[in-house]
Amino acid sequence: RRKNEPPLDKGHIPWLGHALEFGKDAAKFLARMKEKHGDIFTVCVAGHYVTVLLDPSSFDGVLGDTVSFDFSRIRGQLVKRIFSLQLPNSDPALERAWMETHFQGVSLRKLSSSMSSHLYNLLVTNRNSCSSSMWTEDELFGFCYSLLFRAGYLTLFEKEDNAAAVYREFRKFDELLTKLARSTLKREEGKIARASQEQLWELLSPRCLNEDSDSWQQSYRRFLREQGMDADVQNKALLLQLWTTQCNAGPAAFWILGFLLTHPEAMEAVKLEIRGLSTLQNTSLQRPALNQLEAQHTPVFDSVLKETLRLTAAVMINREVMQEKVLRMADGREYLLRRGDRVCLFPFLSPQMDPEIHQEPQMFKYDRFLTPSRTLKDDFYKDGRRLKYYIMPWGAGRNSCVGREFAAAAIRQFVFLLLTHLDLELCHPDAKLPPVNPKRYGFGMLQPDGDLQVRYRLKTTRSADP
Ligand code: HEM
Ligand SMILES: CCCCC[C@H](O)/C=C/[C@@H]1[C@@H](C/C=C\CCCC(=O)O)[C@@H]2C[C@H]1OO2
Repeated sequence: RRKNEPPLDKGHIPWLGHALEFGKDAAKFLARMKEKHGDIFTVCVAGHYVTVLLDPSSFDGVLGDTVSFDFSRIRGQLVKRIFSLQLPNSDPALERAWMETHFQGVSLRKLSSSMSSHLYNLLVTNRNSCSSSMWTEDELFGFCYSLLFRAGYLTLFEKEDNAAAVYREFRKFDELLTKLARSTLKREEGKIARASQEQLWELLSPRCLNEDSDSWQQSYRRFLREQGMDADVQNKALLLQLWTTQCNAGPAAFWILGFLLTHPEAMEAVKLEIRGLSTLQNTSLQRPALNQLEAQHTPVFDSVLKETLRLTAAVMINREVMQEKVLRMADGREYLLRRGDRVCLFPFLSPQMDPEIHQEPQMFKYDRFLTPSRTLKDDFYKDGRRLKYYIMPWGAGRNSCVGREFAAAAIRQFVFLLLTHLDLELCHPDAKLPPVNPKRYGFGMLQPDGDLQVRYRLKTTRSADP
């Protein structure tokens, strides 16, 4: 080590270093390293030297310096590995700008309104048969993922007749995605992943999608064409965007409902808030007008969403060190980072699960982000410093989630519609939430290992009283 470099932990296996432990359960491994070395250390993982930074007060030293820390090569490698996609001459800034305009302002309002109609149709109208007043048993994760996926797909891709087929294929692909990213697929799994990828390219191709619609998907395809990308690259890029836009909302909806069902006082508080919403009350079993719902303050639900994301959003922010760099920490310590190494922020461990920031961090407390006067609580501290980053479910900096308003609105719409129009309960009143699948740390929203059995039926009364 040179002077002032972070403590180094190479592990015992040459080149691989800690790759196996990291892939098995990154949160457990990094918590062990934090215990041993503190809030900054360097580990060897599959040939890379990765400096892990776990002090949120120091994150801006990395996120704010886009010259010394870059994501494009790491992103490019991952995209190639997972989606077999190489974007020739692509301009990430231009693509980011395109995404931003399509997820804000008028576009955002149109998308959100379309999402709301699709959610209503899938959740309420399509169940409006005689048998729908009977209880249906289901697995909550599958139910939420399928619903949010199909509504999201119909909103962005506007293809009615293959949504269910795309969802089935997507789930197969998503199951194998972490192994694709780490190149650890067994031979049989490799075949399944490639077959499902090809099937999805076909389902998303102009042959199967509506060519003359004015959908988000068509507009994105036009953007790629103008960048000089051929039809094959366009199909592959669409699968990447299908995953990016659909992989998080369903799992997030699952965790919210799972926490509400297993924490009756939280469920009661959300239902009480819904009962107070004039739009939902007045419209009885009609679909509530989205813009009216959007305008309403729902501090309890907002706190429940934040608390859920604190416990289950686990993205990793990886950057390549482009030039030798001295990283200055918030408390004045300085560390030398080598060119070619990587830096990794893992906000799930800190700030999100840091006991100095959030008391009893393993517990779901629905009002953690509420002040006594029911406004958003946003003052959280570590080492006496108020934190800018007290949770980071949407990432941060110039790669952060462009769809966050759309996602939060869709999840709120889904939960409110469901609690207003359906009776939903656990099949086994004492059931616990399943544990998380530890292999998914680093890939956005966590997914459960197992599921939660629930039953639901359409409400029979005329008043949509949750
Ligand atoms: C709970 C739901 C969601 C969560 C927690 C979430 C989180 C994230 C995170 C952490 C990133 C990457 C940040 C980084 O690399 O540093 C991201 C990127 C992105 N998200 Fe989301 N997301 C969600 C839902 C959505 C939805 C519904 C959409 C669109 C329909 C969307 C669109 C995108 C896009 C396009 C990017 C790529 C941005 C870029 O590469 O510059 N997200 N999201
Ligand atoms: C998998 C590479 C494509 C990145 C596309 C986009 O920029 C990010 C989308 C995130 C994605 C985050 C998950 C994995 C990134 C791996 C980071 C690493 O360096 O290991 C997922 C969809 C969006 O939120 O969660």
